[in-house]
Amino acid sequence: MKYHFSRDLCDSDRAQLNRALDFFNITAYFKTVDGQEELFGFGAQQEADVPNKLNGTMIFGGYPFDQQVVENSKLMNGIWFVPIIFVKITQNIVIFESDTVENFNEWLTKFKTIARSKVVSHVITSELDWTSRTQKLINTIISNDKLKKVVFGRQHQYALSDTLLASTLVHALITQKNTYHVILKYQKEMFVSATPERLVKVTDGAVTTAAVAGTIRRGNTQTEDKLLGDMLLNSHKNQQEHRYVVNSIYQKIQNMTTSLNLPPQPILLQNRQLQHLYTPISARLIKKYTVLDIVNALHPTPALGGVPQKQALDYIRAHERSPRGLFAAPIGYYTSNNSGEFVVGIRSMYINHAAHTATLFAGAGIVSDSNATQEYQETNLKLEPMRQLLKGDVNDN
Ligand SMILES: C=C(O[C@H]1C=CC=C(C(=O)O)[C@@H]1O)C(=O)O
Repeated sequence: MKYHFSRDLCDSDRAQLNRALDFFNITAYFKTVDGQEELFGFGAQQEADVPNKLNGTMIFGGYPFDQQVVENSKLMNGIWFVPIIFVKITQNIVIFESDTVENFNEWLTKFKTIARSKVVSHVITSELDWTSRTQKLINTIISNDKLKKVVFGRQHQYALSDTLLASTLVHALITQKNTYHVILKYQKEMFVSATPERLVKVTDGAVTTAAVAGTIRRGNTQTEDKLLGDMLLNSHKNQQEHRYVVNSIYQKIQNMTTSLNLPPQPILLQNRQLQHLYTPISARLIKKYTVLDIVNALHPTPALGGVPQKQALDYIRAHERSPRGLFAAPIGYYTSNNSGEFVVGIRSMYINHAAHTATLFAGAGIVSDSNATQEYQETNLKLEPMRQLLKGDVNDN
């Protein structure tokens, strides 16, 4: 971009940058799981429904989960844009780039006021029959010798009393530790995620991805937490669910990479409500491939779709109540020098301010020895991060 500027981060910068997210029609916010990088995209100098129509040094966006169309939505069917202003915070430095805005400090002063939206919500639809439909799925997997795993999703919709500001949500996301914080906003639509799951990161040819699948709740005490973690590590059902993901990632990227490194056993990945089985995977990208080639090859992993992929996706399309849109889909950014990072949009919600609704999403990996009631409870916990955001729960614990 034409104008570059960087300086030490000031105390007020974050609040002002968050507030600037409210003022543009198209924005993106992406905070890495370790909190080391925060990226902001403000306004679109180019936008498209697919990334290959765009040309820019920095591109934000998301693909939809599959070809199913979400009615009355632009955002949920995939949106990509080259920002007018790109800002990155890393190691207490703020970096600014733009083709049209010359003076960062002057620009930032426009976003002085702190506004907090307090929005009241109540449930309008929830899938009360999800457990019985999941039992049917378990029976199908048992009796079908092809279908092994399906990640079965549910949607839970709230009516909103008012507009939820992106700045309020970014602030509230602070409570969701050890997760990425992602917001994509398009006009009156917003997609928000506190996902623990990176799909892929590429920097200087180094590829890092991970299998995240197999879940148990956090304990109320340290002892209980450790006990639950050990139960998860020793659970045959969860190990099986996890192994499908590891094997699939391996198969999907082995021809696009070299030096593929895959630990033999998963470890635990813990966030506020849940612990998961987690296998970090690294490799070197073969030069002719791009970040998006890897994204397209990996998506959907069996942590979001299932095994075998085609049969699982057919099942999801036929039996989930509504199309997923950006739920469980790749969202992130990439640059013209073939770096980038994509996460999967889980622990997420879709806000439609034209309809005054927020739709929360959760899914669970169903295999032959799943228990439908336990999976329902697991999805309740997976809805919890976004429920807390809706409640305006910003207590740091
Ligand atoms: C589909 C979701 O989680 C996936 C990612 C991690 C663990 C999962 C599981 O244990 O079922 C799911 O595969 C969700 O959170 O909505």
